[in-house]
Amino acid sequence: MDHFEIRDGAMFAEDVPLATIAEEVGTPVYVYSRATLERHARVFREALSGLPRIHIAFAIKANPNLAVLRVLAREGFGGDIVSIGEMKRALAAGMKAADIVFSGVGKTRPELREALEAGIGQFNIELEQEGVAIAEIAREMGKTATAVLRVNPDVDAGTHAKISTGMKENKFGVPIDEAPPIFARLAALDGLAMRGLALHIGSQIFDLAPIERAYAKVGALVMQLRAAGFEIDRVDLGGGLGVPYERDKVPPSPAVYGEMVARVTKDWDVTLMFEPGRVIAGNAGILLTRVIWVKPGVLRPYVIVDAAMNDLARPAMYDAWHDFEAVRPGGERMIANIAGPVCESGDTFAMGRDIDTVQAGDLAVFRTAGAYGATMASTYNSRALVPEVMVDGDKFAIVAERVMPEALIAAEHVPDFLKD
Ligand SMILES: Cc1ncc(COP(=O)(O)O)c(C=O)c1O
Ligand SMILES: N[C@@H](CCCC[NH3+])C(=O)O
Repeated sequence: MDHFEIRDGAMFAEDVPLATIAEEVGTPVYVYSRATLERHARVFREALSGLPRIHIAFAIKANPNLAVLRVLAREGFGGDIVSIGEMKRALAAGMKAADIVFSGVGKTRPELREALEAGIGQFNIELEQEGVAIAEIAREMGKTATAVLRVNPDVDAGTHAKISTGMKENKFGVPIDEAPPIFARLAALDGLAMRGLALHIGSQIFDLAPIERAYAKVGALVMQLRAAGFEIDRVDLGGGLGVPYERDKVPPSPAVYGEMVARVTKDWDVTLMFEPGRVIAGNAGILLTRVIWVKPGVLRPYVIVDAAMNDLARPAMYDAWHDFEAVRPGGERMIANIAGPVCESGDTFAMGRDIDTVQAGDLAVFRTAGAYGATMASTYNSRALVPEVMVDGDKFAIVAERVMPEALIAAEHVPDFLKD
């Protein structure tokens, strides 16, 4: 459920008409619902309430907007970061350093140092050399880094190849079979406190069976490491739960996921950590756009909207589906292609889609755009960077400004040797 609904013939975000936002902020613009974010955070936490000890770290890559992170910090969420930029955002939004976990396969030494300086709670080590580097830097700083080893369980998550992360050919984690000796070598290093394991097998997952298989493999490894004398007090189970981009394709609910986790982990006796991204933010946002033209096409018309692949990259990158709906639906339907203004044939949101009939000038939305939307935006074709708005009841605020071409040009320089 979200808070983007038709009332008296036109779509609202909570109690704000989308037409008002379009008028005041312009289009394209992302619109987030605070109430939806809070609801998702609470539903997720509630789904895990049967577990003895948990920590939830929002996957900041899904939506790093400061206002979004602030909402989640107030809900008690920490953050899962993959860069120092994300760490700065998490801290700026009020997340505690101790509640931050640092994932990612290419953390640089300066980044590791900065994260240690900030006192982040946990490093998720993705390869042995990284663990050695963390230990070295921590020793130089007179600190001990708390860490877990990310394992690659070699399980096919059954999702899009580009967002699958837990198969042996993927770049993430150490192969699970090689984990025990690597863990032992890292645990022997001064400066590093090896406390457990982590995994994350992919994103937009609809089938819990592969997740369960992967968790079971990690559970066996927990027991094996304990038997070898290591103290294991936490396992980071990652994120990955899918969201319904298409109304009739419904993923497992957080509650069903929570039941599975409780069943698989009942004997682990650890703090369980979670890194949800999409399931929290996806349906808390829409991309509001205006139809520029309805262009007659050879087979069917092209609805050309003012949002493009640079604003919402998912359809171009993964052939992803985002529902498209008129803000003021008239009841008529049309079959059309939907495309943006960017000069690439790939700047197409949908082909041959059954949609509300729209005309030039009409407002429309792409739904389920709150995760991996604005954060993946670019300024390709020298388009402005798309702005973001958050709605709270009958109020709304611009939470990220539209970055105009003038500002982008001002950040570039023509060197002296070209000035004559
Ligand atoms: C390590 C890690 N944790 C968490 C996530 C969040 O995933 P999702 O948005 O699917 O919940 C990702 C992205 O897939 C990730 O790479
Ligand atoms: N960007 C991807 C998800 C990547 C997940 C990151 N590990 C998407 O939009 O679906």
